[in-house]
Parts: sequence; C-alpha cells; structure tokens
Amino acid sequence: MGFLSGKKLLITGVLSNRSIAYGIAKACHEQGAELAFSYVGERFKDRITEFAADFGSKLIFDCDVGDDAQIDKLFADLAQTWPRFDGFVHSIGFAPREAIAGDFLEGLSREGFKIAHDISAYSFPAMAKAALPYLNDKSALLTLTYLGAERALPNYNTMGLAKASLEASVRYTAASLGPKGMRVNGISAGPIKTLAASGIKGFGKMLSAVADASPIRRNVTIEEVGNVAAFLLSDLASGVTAEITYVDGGFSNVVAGMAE
Ligand SMILES: NC(=O)c1ccc[n+]([C@@H]2O[C@H](COP(=O)([O-])OP(=O)(O)OC[C@H]3O[C@@H](n4cnc5c(N)ncnc54)[C@H](O)[C@@H]3O)[C@@H](O)[C@H]2O)c1
Repeated sequence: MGFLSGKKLLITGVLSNRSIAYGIAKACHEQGAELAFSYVGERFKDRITEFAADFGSKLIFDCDVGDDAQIDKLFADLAQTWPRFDGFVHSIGFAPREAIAGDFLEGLSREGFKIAHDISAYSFPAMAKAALPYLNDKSALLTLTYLGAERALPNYNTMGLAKASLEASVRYTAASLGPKGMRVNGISAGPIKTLAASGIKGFGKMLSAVADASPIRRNVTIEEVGNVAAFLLSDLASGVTAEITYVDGGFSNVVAGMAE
C-alpha cells in the first residue's frame, strides 16, 4: 500500500527511460497508483507499450497536444476504461531548434514563438479544460518547468518565455479548479540529460555548471523528480496548490560561480 493507492493517473511525455515522465511513472507506480500513458507518434507505439507494461498498464493513447481534437479524443478514449480519474502529469515541451540556440533575438521568430507556446504552455491548461468532466474531486494536475522561466539562461531563449507562460497557467488553473477541490502544481527540475534537453544548444555545459554550483554538487535524477511528483499528486499534498516546487539540488537559491 503506497500513498497513491487507489489513484488513477495519466502520464504524458514518456519518450525514453531517461524521460522525466518515466521517473514520475516509476515513483507513482511504487506508491500504488494505476497508470495510463499518452505519447505522440505512431512509430513510438511499440516502445510505449513496453514502458507501460513496466508499470503494469495496457492503457496507451497517441495524442499530439498541438491539436484540440486529439486532446478531446484522448480523454474520451481514456473514459472508456476510466470513467473518472484522479489527475495527470504534463511532461511535454517543444520549441524549434533555432529558438533554443545562441542569441535570443537572432533566433526569435513569430512562428518559433507560436510553436513553443502552443506545445509547451497552452497544452497544459487546454488538457485541464478537456479533462475536467472526467476528473474526480481531489484530483491533482502537475506540469514540468525550468528556471529559464525566471532567469535569462544561455540558449534557453524562447523556451524561457513559454515556461513563464506555463508557470502563470499553473496559478490561473489552480485558481479555477481550487473551488472544486482540485490542485494544480509545477515542478521546476534542474537540468537532466533527456532527448528534449539534448535539443538545447550547450546543454552538456549547463549540466556541469549546475552540478558544480549546486549545494548538493551534482545534478538531480529523474527518480528524485519522480518522488516529489508522486507526493504532489497525492493527498499528502492536499494543502499545496498553485505552487512551483524546485527539485534542482538548491541551484536556484545560490549564486553560481562562487562555490569553493
Ligand atoms: N530535462 C531537463 O533538463 C528539464 C528540466 C526542467 C524541465 N524539463 C521539462 O520536462 C518536460 C519533459 O521533458 P524531458 O526532459 O523529460 O524530455 P523528453 O524528450 O523525454 O520528453 C519530452 C516529451 O514531450 C513530448 N512532446 C513533444 N511535442 C509533443 C506534442 N506536440 N504532443 C505531445 N507530446 C509532445 C515528447 O513526445 C516527449 O515525450 C518538458 O516540459 C521539459 O521542458 C526538462
């Protein structure tokens, strides 16, 4: 019996066993949650089927969050098995390569801005809106963000603007759903080598700079993010909403470059 026993949770964004969503699925499974998964792209179906099986689940759904019809279909299809469920994890981010490399203004374009915000920010409250008819009281929603929402970090650029919007959406969605007893939170994770992160120019350098400057002197793991996610999705966190919780080894609270 874990602290998520009896909870049914949808996990988006598992693409590899290095995905942050994989670490979240692992922790939620260990705490007794039943899991369903969404992914994007038919070519990943076999891989996601195997990942779902790791967590005792056969529920997988193809959903591109850039398309409202696919978001609606995801929840309608899920309702065939789970007429009601207890929340979801939004672990999705995307920006065109030129929008996350080099000089911010050089890489800036209206199209890049639109895509980054559409896929990485709008999709979270859009999913909350579409899921609402199927969510139990005391449901919890969670998204993943990064320090680049608040600070200008090298190369993160347009994605930083999208993450700032995503963090604002956590607060507004929490205000909207709070009276119904539902909670909405974000985790700001430290850098972790995943497929999405590899798209950010100079990511390896960012990893080592953060490890050197963090109070814990290393990078965080997907398991560490997963454990905090499991807590935030559980009734143990019943008093926590509209919050961004940092799982970053303390990096965001110290001045970089001054460690002994
Ligand atoms: N890795 C890091 O350093 C780090 C740090 C903080 C926050 N995050 C955030 O964590 C989340 C997960 O990223 P990750 O690092 O685990 O990488 P990842 O590549 O494993 O996961 C990104 C996911 O986004 C999905 N995705 C992209 N476009 C989509 C679309 N149109 N519809 C549906 N899904 C789509 C991909 O399929 C993939 O599963 C992202 O929001 C990312 O910004 C990552």
